[in-house]
Amino acid sequence: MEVRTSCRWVADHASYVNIDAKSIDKVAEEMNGSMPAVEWDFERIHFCDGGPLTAQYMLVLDALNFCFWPDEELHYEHLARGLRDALFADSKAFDAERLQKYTGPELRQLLKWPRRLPLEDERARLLRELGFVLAKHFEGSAAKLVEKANKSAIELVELVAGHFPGFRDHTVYKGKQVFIYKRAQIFVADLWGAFKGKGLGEFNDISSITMFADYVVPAVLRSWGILSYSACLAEKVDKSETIVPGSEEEVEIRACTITAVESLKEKLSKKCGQDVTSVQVDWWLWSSGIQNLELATDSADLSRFSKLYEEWWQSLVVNIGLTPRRNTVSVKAQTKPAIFPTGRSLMAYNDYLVSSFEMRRSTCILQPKTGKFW
Ligand SMILES: Nc1nc2c(c(CN[C@H]3C=C[C@H](O)[C@@H]3O)cn2[C@@H]2O[C@H](COP(=O)(O)O)[C@@H](O)[C@H]2O)c(=O)[nH]1
Repeated sequence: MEVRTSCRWVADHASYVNIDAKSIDKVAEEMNGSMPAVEWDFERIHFCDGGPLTAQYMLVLDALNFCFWPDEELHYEHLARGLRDALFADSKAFDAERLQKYTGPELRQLLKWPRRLPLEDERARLLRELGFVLAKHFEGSAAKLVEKANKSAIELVELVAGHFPGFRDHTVYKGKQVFIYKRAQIFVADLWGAFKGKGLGEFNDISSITMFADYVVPAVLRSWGILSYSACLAEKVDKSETIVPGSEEEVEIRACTITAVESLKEKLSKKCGQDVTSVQVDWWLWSSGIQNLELATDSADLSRFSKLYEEWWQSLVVNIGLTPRRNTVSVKAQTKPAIFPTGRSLMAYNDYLVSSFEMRRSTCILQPKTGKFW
């Protein structure tokens, strides 16, 4: 696909970002032939009724799935949950006619966010565009759009990028067109996850899409030594300075992340003895990133890492009243977490392996070791 090849080209010509093949080998080696299979919606925050409204929700969600900063309290989960609750309250909230009318303040109100959203007016504009195009070409229905792709992930990415300018995530780098398509691809993966690969989520070529070039996964890869930045770029990132959209630095970070995940996926497939998809690797990296970013970015400082980890672990143990969810069990006894030098962590609890945890809320999700891991 064009995303994979054009990003490879950027990685080969990059000036600010480097991919370290040895670190990729090391991470694949440490996974020891198994890798946590992160479940879609592991946080239980999405709307999912198994029907066309879920496709409508996903398209709205992914139209807005970007830039949750500089508001330090706003995260992806607020968007996913806010839109879900809005649908619970009014199942017609995402009808194409309604989408065409949203203003920034109305979107904020819909999400029950107490202050202005980042890029609020642009977000509302994207919603209106979504409603207009859906009404004009797809009888107002995201499900109809999905059906037009004939169970092809690539076809759906192309349909989405072709019809909705707001999803057209491509740019020009050193005179060459580069395709990233983060949100168009995430939409496909979300459908695949929500419908468990069936019905509106059935795609015969799901392995064709790449990871979704956001700002969480590169931070994880950098903390593991897979990505490294030139001194000037490293300084900007470390000082949280804005990297200009479309700049060589930004394109290199995104394209090198995609290319590095492709290499990691290939290594993991060999080690695991079966095909690993970029979506699986993405969900694994992204979930470790959002749950562990503070640790991950500081993983060079192992002692600080261990201390933070220990504090988190203690708070988890103290906080035994975990909300019971599917695949979630209370922690009654503890097993010390294994800390890998790369900053990743896996913990075992009897026959369960902690596949994901949420530092902010001191909760964790435990999945049976058998069947869910490979
Ligand atoms: N690579 C990648 N990036 C992803 C997601 C998702 C959510 N996907 C859902 C689907 C399956 C899972 O169960 C997830 O719940 C969001 N993002 C990006 O992260 C950033 C948000 O960060 P913070 O500001 O800390 O909330 C922002 O750029 C957002 O666009 C993903 O899956 N992969």
